[in-house]
Amino acid sequence: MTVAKPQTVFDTDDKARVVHERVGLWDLYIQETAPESSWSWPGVSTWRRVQELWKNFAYIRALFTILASEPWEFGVNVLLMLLGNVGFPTFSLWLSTQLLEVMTAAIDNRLPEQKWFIFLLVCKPVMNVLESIVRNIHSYQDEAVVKRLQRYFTRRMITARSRLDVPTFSDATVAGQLQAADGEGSTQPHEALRTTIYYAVSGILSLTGSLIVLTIVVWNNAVVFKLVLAGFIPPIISTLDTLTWWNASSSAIWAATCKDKRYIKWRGLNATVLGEKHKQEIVAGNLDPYINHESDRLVEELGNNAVTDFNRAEYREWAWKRDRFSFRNLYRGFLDDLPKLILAFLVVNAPSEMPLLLASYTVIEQATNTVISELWSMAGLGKNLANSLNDLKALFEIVTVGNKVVDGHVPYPENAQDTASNGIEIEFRGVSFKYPGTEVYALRDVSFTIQRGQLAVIVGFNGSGKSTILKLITRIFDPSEGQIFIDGRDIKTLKLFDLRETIACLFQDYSILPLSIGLNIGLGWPACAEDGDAVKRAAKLAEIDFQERLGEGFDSYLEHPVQDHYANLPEGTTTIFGQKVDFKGVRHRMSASRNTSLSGGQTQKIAVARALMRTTCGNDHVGLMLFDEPSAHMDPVVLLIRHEALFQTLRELRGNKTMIFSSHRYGNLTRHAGVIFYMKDGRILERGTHGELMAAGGGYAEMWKLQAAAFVS
Ligand SMILES: Nc1ncnc2c1ncn2[C@@H]1O[C@H](COP(=O)(O)OP(=O)(O)OP(=O)(O)O)[C@@H](O)[C@H]1O
Repeated sequence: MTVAKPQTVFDTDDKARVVHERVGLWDLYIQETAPESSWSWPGVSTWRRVQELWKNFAYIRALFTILASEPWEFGVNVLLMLLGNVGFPTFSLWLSTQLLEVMTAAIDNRLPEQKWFIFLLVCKPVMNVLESIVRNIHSYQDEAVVKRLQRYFTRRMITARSRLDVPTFSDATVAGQLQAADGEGSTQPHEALRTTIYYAVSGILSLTGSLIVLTIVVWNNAVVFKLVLAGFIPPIISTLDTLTWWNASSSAIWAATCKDKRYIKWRGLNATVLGEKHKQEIVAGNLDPYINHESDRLVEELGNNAVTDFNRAEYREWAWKRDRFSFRNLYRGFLDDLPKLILAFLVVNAPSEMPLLLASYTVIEQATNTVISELWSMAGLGKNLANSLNDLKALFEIVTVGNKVVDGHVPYPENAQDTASNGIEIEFRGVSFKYPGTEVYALRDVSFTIQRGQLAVIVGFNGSGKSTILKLITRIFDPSEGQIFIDGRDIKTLKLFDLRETIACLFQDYSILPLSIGLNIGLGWPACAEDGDAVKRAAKLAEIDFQERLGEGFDSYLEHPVQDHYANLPEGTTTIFGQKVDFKGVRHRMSASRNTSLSGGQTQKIAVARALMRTTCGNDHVGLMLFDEPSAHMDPVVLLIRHEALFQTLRELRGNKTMIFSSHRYGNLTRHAGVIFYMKDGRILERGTHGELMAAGGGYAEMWKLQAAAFVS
């Protein structure tokens, strides 16, 4: 018996449910979540969608609760919108009907009332002017509402992003959800939804208004009635037709992949030249000719496919185009001309009515145009509403996405003072680990115990798994197999925040945050982040001596999150806002870099200072110090000196706390170690003290001798 796959699984190999299409270089897989017949009665699919929207109504309500938290601003906003979009246009249409009546009277040789006629002649243009004034005020006032929403949701996205752990953040599904919550390009989902709802409300009202006005016009005139009907048939047919398929694309699950090596390479070249990040490599490595030559070749080969990144926006565009070119659209052109044909028919059949018919036609055209555009935009709105509501849902739900590293519930430690004074015990029991998305074990069946207060040093080749051990202790990731115990308790049961508060850690792949240098250090212990003296102390311990040379000392930024912009500066300008601008001639919309440059070693000192900040300010909490040797960017001799100095500082600071040092060096550090683990290919091959391992004469002893010999020579 075969077991049916759950509906929630999206399996690109499931040919029964998933359609595969080739779009340029991309493989697109689509699965309709609610498969619909190719044709359904007008409105049926719309009704289904309305039901679905109703289920998600909570998100719309949440959005409007936020809007209504400033009742005055919101009230005025809605009022102006209704006046501009509904009030004035409907009134203007009514004035047109009154003009029509005046004309009908004139045709019948009845004299129109003079004052009324003059009033109509003046009022019509005045209304148009007023309408545009109100619309302008609305667009100005609307900006404040837009910004308020934006403020709220930007803040929410910070929460959403900051709370996600590493494996969850890099998960493709969560990345997609974040992308949806961010919105494509310029329009964020909350804004898209708000405007869609505004359009829908004003659409319904102005449609009702136009219909009422038209009913008044046709009430007493059968010929005009036929004309009105003729004017309405095309938009109604088109709209009903649209309503039968508009939701097809929005209800699909889809995925697109591109395996074309040329395209991937071309995108890689694009990313390489984007921003400053790789500029040094490009310049120093003379990569410019290669990049340009390869780009030319690839663009030539790829043609327009070179610019098709099949993201969510592209998918929407593609789905829209697919629908647009359906055969149903073909007869719409014919429908557009139908009213004129019927007018001709009516005139030929009743020539005496011709003046009235012609006059009515103008008014009816004005009314039907409103109705057509409202119906059309409402048909489209359904689709927009569905799309932006889905995105808004993603935006609201992103803060509830479950992290892959699940929080524990047991407070830790029981006795903070004891932990800070005597350290933490760590035990790995049969731990194996594969990084998400990889099939190779970074750690295999690793077991060890590090006693409280012990200094453990992990040595081994590149890629042997040293850093991975530290990442598992901090629960950046959880083991794929096996268990880790902290002071005898399963690490997964401990509260994550508590656990991490007891650990001072310097990762090898640290990063400098786009914040001031001082804050980068201070955030080692967030409670003291703004404490200038504490920051200076940590900086001094990390031998930072370059702050005076930076423009703004510890307030300088390595990667300034806000760049200055300028345009049309006169030729010869060399600095602006205190920053150098390097250009000749007039440039537009440029950005002056406010970044500060530091050497690799200097940058590392900031990361070291951050870790030391945690050890100094958080001394009463920290029981474990993890140091992943920051070796990159330094020449070996400087590294050795720095390494010894850092080690000395750490030994002084640590007191009796447990310390784990991951290193490539075999020297003073390993000589002092309580236990050394010698690793290769994700396994611990040897363990013991320096004396024991030297006596054993294995891999460790060999490497130690090699390094000693290299250093002496
Ligand atoms: N984020 C990651 N995703 C996938 N694989 C990873 C990731 N980080 C490390 N690896 C792989 O896991 C293995 C162990 O890496 P790890 O960084 O623990 O080694 P290491 O001993 O610290 O190396 P080094 O001495 O170069 O710092 C390596 O094969 C590495 O390629």
